[in-house]
Amino acid sequence: MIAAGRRGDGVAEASGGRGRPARLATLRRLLPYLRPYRGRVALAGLFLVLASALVLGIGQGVRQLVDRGFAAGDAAALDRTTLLLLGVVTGFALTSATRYWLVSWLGERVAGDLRREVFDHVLGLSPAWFETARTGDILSRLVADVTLLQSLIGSAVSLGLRNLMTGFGAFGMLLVISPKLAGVVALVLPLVLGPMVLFGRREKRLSRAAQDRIADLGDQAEEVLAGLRTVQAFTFEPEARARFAGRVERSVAAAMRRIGSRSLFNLVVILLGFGAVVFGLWIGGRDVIAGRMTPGELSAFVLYAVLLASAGASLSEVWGEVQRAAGAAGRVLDLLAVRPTIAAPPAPLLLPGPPRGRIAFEGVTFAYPARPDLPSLHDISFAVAPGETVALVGPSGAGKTTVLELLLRFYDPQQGRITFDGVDIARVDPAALRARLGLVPQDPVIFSADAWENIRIGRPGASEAAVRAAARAAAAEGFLDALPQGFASFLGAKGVMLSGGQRQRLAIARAILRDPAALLLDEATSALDAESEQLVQQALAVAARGRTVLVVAHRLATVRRADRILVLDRGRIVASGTHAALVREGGLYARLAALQFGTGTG
Ligand SMILES: Nc1ncnc2c1ncn2[C@@H]1O[C@H](COP(=O)(O)OP(=O)(O)OP(=O)(O)O)[C@@H](O)[C@H]1O
Repeated sequence: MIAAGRRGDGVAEASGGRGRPARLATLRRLLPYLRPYRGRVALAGLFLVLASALVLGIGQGVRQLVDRGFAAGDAAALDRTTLLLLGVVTGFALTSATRYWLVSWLGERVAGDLRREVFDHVLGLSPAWFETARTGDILSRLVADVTLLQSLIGSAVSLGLRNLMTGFGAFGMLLVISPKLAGVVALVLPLVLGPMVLFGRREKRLSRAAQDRIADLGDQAEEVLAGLRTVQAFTFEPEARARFAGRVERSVAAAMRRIGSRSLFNLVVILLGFGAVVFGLWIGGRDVIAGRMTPGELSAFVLYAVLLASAGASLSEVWGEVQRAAGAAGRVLDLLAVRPTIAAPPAPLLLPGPPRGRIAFEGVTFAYPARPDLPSLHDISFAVAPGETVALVGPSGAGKTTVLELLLRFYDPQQGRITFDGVDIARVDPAALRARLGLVPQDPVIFSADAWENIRIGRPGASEAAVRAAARAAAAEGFLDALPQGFASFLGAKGVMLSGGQRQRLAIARAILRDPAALLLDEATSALDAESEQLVQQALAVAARGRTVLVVAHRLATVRRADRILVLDRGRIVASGTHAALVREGGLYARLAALQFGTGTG
């Protein structure tokens, strides 16, 4: 368990290292994701080569067109070479478009596969891991990092390869046309590209800073909007506005820095880029005048030089993208490498059938991974017979919820063992164990779906009649039917449309639909009005029929109905018995009962 926490930490650390230069070798770990699409990868490679060859062919076409057509004044030759050039251009367009389609397809496909795999994987990780992992971090890996990988596979790699090919090809062509001019280009090119690359990096850094500021803005706004009622209730608006305004100014300032740099970048690019072309034309023009070169060769030359320069520029850009993608790949793959600590053993035992709902804790000691030196449960032992209702009672923080969490096997105890229907739960598949348990949590989660779907979480695929019967048993049918579209009403994000008591009854309906051998109830601490309270109690009484119930009790009605009460204090069982007996005994329970239930007499 504790190791699980550390493992989680390791991943969180890895995500903290965003600025660290990523190891490119990480990208190799992505290859398995391309393997299923080998055929398309090969096809994309083929079209990549074809497109590069054809773009180089355009230069040759231009050369023919100028020399045979224009310069020679031969109209027929002009027609012919124009047609030829058109053919080459069409071929280039077709192959480029096909290549684009193929690689983008690969990018999307692989990104989709990765997203699904990451999500599937994360759902299987144990709660201990989530204690140290931040949800925002997981989401950013799922969305932002995978998007980087998508653009790597879907564009950067092919852009890089294409530019490498056209770059080398163009330089080869330059050498063929005029070794002297090619030499000049080789000298001038770094002078042009160097400053462009430097500026580009600076620009990227500034633009990332500006985006971070915008993200800050979003975070700030989201927090304030989510807590709008609190903000308004405390008339905190002026303060919230001022804080937001401060962030806005910072984001504008960051954007201004980027704009300044971008303007300078444009100046440099245009000046150096076009300047170099003019320079090349001037030198080449002198060669043409001196008869050392044909006008067509000069045209082709300029075209190849521009191709070479743009290949160089985009290679530097692609390089940055590849590095960022390597970082993203590391973060995504690290997440996939986290092994769930709560998993089915290699040879899981089967729970005996039919389900009985017998529960036993045997000498269980447990500390949460976040606080390994402070056990929440000390040497707890108790047994619950099939059909029995046992209430857990104790002061806040006594460890009542923890008992339920261990039984659900969200965590494994450090000492002792827990059995269900006589089998150690650490030796069965957690899914098989949980299939026999129905949980009604303290603060039930309502998903943004309609009532049908929300209750069917208890048993996916259950018929409408079964859902309705469960709702009826949980005293939820009435209020659900009274909603505008009845059971088909959308319950709103997190169930904001329902009252606390209604949410609980819906959660009870879910548990009833599941028809588990044992029901685990974590009673809400918040007070319900008398009518809700009575309806919830009635629903619980129905739900408890014929099953084992382990209930964290906060209400008098619940403890009275329980066959037995276990009194927990600071992680230990300090007393057990019926409500009447425990009250008679005096001690912690009598005090608690007096305080909590407003009764000291039973
Ligand atoms: N995830 C966690 N990490 C570390 N400590 C935890 C965690 N969850 C609970 N604890 C601690 O374990 C102890 C028992 O908590 P538990 O939630 O079981 O108490 P409880 O009896 O259910 O309390 P309440 O009635 O207030 O819900 C408390 O001291 C609590 O602070």
